[in-house]
Amino acid sequence: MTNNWLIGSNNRGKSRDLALCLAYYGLNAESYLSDADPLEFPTETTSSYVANAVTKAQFAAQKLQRPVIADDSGIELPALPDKFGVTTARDLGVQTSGGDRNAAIFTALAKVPNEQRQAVMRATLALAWPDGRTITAQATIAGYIAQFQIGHYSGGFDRLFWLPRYGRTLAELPDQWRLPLTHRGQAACKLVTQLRMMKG
Ligand SMILES: O=c1[nH]c(=O)c2ncn([C@@H]3O[C@H](COP(=O)(O)OP(=O)(O)OP(=O)(O)O)[C@@H](O)[C@H]3O)c2[nH]1
Repeated sequence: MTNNWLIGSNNRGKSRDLALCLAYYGLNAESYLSDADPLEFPTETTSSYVANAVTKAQFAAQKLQRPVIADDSGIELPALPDKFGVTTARDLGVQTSGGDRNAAIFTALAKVPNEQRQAVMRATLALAWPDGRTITAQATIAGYIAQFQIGHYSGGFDRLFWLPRYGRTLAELPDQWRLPLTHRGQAACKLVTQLRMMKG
């Protein structure tokens, strides 16, 4: 496939992870920041991952005049239905760094019984072309919030996101296991499949 896909995100950790996920399915993409000044993306909605991802992708595709893939993602905790989800970044504080974001999740769950520590991570990807055409893909991964952070293969929420089937956190799984399992990896698979179907 062509090499001209750009990732439209100001979050470097997310951009790295998304590039790995897309590469796993054969699509080479790089952060738009490797060749452009940071963009100020439009303010996100509080209700729709799809609308947020589409807005970011279309905005960047227009500005950069290149096809752009954007991601809106979040963590959903059924025990705390009014927190996180589509407003994860804002609930955690955009300026909060990775380790502190994870600490904030532990704090939020401090009074929740162990058997209610279920969690879902959701990723929505949008690929927009400069002429306005756009496709989207969404996927989730279900697991539990661990009692402590562990694992070094990846960072962020992966270090606290525990998968009962594997008895490990996502960050304890090497990329060849982790990428096809994660919300972002599965969404990347769906997006690349759609793209291949469009190209015949
Ligand atoms: O370690 C993580 N693994 C994940 O899978 C994940 N999904 C969501 N998050 C958190 O939620 C915000 C998303 O917000 P978000 O999608 O609006 O992106 P963002 O604002 O960071 O960057 P941009 O892409 O909009 O420029 C991020 O900042 C993170 O704090 C994640 N953290």
